[in-house]
Amino acid sequence: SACSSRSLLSQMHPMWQEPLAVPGGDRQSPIDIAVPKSVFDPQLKPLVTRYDPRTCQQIWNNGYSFLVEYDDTTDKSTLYGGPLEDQFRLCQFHFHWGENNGWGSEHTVDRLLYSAELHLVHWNSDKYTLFEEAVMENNGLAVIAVFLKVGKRHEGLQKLVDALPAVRHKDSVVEFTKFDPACLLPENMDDYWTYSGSLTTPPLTEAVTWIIMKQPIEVSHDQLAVFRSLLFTSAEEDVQKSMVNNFRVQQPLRGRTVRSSFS
Ligand SMILES: NS(=O)(=O)c1ccc(NC(=O)CN2C(=O)C=CC2=O)cc1
Ligand SMILES: [Zn+2]
Repeated sequence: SACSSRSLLSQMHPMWQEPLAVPGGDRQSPIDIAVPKSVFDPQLKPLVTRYDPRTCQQIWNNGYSFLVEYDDTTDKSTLYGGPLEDQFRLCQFHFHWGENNGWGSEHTVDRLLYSAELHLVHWNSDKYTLFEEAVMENNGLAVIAVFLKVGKRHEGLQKLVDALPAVRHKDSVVEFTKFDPACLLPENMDDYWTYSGSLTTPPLTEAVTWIIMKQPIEVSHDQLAVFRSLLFTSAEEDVQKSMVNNFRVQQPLRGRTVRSSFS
């Protein structure tokens, strides 16, 4: 099954040494979304995203992924509604992908692996003043996850793809402006799953309300191939390692319920 290939993979490409124990450790991410076990919640509200492309600032290769970073010093790019009680500010988005189109997503749907997964990272600006504060708090963060499947070329993504060669190495940064992340959202914004989880890279804090969109977006094979041309390693290192398989192994559900906004 895909699960076994993933565990095989993690032996082949340990993304990073997984810490043995994580604080609490009973709400870790990512997970498989077992659709038959998810619970329809009619009280879940529509998601409201208001993103201002003028808050887009730069792309940064942080050695795990590439982050498109937004100015989060004001409430110009926000998310509220859905399972959320407060308003959240967009601070960055990034992706996780595989070495081929057969796998790459962090979450799976009834064990189905997607080729990549987009994460739009927001923090609770009603309760906290900085991301660094919210990242340590229960439900301080909200991450929208969108699955990527290989198909037709994504016109909106191309501007980002064209900028990636400028951040090939770890720690490189390039100015990147006027990008509207709404172009990466699926048409159907009504159907999503939601559960309480964690960051999937260090510090792995259990601060995240996950909102996983049911409808994937399509990107072309060639666009994903450019993601794989990035490097985990900095320009100084003599062994260059291509940035692929930057997803975390799946974590136990520990009795959590995944709710759906649709029946
Ligand atoms: N993959 S995920 O769960 O969406 C995930 C999302 C976010 C982070 N970490 C950060 O954002 C780290 N970070 C800070 O603490 C301040 C700026 C910054 O980038 C890690 C993982
Ligand atoms: Zn992520």
